[in-house]
Amino acid sequence: MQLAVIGTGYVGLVAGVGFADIGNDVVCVDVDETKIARLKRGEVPIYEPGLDALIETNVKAGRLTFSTDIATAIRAAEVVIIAVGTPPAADGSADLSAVFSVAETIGKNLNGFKVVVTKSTVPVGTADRIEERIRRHTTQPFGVASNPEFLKEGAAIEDFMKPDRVVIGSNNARALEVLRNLYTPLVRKSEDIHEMDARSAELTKYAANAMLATRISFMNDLAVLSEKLGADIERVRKAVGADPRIGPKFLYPGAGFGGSCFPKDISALIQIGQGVGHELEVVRAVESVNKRQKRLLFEKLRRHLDGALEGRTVAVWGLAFKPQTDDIREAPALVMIRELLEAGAKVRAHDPEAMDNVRAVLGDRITYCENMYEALEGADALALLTEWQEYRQPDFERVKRLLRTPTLLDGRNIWDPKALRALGFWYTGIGRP
Ligand SMILES: NC(=O)c1ccc[n+]([C@@H]2O[C@H](COP(=O)([O-])OP(=O)(O)OC[C@H]3O[C@@H](n4cnc5c(N)ncnc54)[C@H](O)[C@@H]3O)[C@@H](O)[C@H]2O)c1
Ligand SMILES: O=c1ccn([C@@H]2O[C@H](COP(=O)(O)OP(=O)(O)O[C@H]3O[C@H](CO)[C@@H](O)[C@H](O)[C@H]3O)[C@@H](O)[C@H]2O)c(=O)[nH]1
Repeated sequence: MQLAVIGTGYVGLVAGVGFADIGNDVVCVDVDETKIARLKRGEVPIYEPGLDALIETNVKAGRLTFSTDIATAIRAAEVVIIAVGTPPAADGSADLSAVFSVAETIGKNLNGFKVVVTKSTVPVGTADRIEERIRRHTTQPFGVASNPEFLKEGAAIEDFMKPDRVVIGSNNARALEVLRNLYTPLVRKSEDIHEMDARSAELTKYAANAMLATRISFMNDLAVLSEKLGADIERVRKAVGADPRIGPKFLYPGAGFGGSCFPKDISALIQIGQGVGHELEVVRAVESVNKRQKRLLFEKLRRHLDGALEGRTVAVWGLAFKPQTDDIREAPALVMIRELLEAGAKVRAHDPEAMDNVRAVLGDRITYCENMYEALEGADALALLTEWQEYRQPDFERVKRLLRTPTLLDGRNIWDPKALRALGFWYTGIGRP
């Protein structure tokens, strides 16, 4: 099939190369000329494991190209996939200006039946509004569909190429058929493709993210309780997750959830509810617990130092919102670092992939260390915010020698409290005695 993917970010690039890899002809389009120029030179603008090799293979095979010419890409395509950003507006709702601008361009360039698919995360009812925008400019036939994306950053290719389920929502039978054909090579069985109306598909995306975020905030709330009661949340987590009705995934307490999706989609869902006069009370609590959780490590450190943070130095390991990505959107580390700077502390930071992105936001307000141990030199404490593999088993004797005071804040519960205390560290994690 001939596809145009509009928006070449985390989702558009992964979807574009994924569809190319199963034999489609794909043009990935973006308004960002620098990004497209880099992709044309063979550079990959984001860090996502396996993405560069897959792009190279498909470009070489002639199935994947990059362009800034949206109109030409639309005219050549049978299926146009909208994968532009839908960032939060000031009131927390999703900003749909990029989606609608693409819809208008599609309307102006329709030259025969096409399926217009929204992969971006958009509020319920957006498919109807896209249809209306396209119709303003054309009498040509087209079908609009919602096809939310469920990939996780860091595992994006695996998630896209082997999805647990695919959701396609449309009121147009021809559009549903085209999308069923497009996705059939990627699913194990036909029931993995869930066909529905567009509104249900749009809501499914928010429901899935809100459910996952609810599990995390619930566990983070219980972690605070656990610590006050002298219980160990890690034991509770494992035992609770052993119930097959609950399952073990997304129960890990930590320094709060970040990323470009959960925080933004939760506030958008609250707005969607309010728009129709329904207060989503559970989702509100998920959001407020997460805001509190992102400040938890900072508060613990402040208490430990009796409020004396001025002039102290804190080492931070992990800046990305999760391992295996360079994405720092809504990262808990940024919340902690900003609190530390405001309190007059200095920060020495390390991350295997995300330091350039942090430098673009914080400039020289913190010290960036190419080596994880270098970050510890002369620091009063080490805070771990992202559980990159290389932080799991550091040389703690060396850590102790380098730190001015042996203080550890484990924001992902990856270290052994008993062993570290035996080594002479002051250790605190999330919800552990
Ligand atoms: N990142 C994820 O893990 C993920 C997963 C599932 C769904 N989503 C959703 O997918 C959408 C895209 O997310 P992302 O993380 O890929 O965003 P991103 O910011 O990485 O990429 C969006 C791209 O769209 C481009 N763009 C903006 N306006 C455009 C226009 N008018 N025409 C062409 N290109 C334009 C931008 O230049 C950018 O390259 C969002 O709605 C997001 O909520 C993201
Ligand atoms: O048990 C857990 C699991 C995750 N997290 C945190 O939650 C955030 C999000 O993690 P994850 O879901 O793995 O990454 P994303 O790439 O943001 O993926 C989510 O958001 C995407 C965009 O909507 C969806 O497509 C995915 O299905 C959904 O998992 C990160 O800060 C994690 O550290 C926890 O604190 N505890």
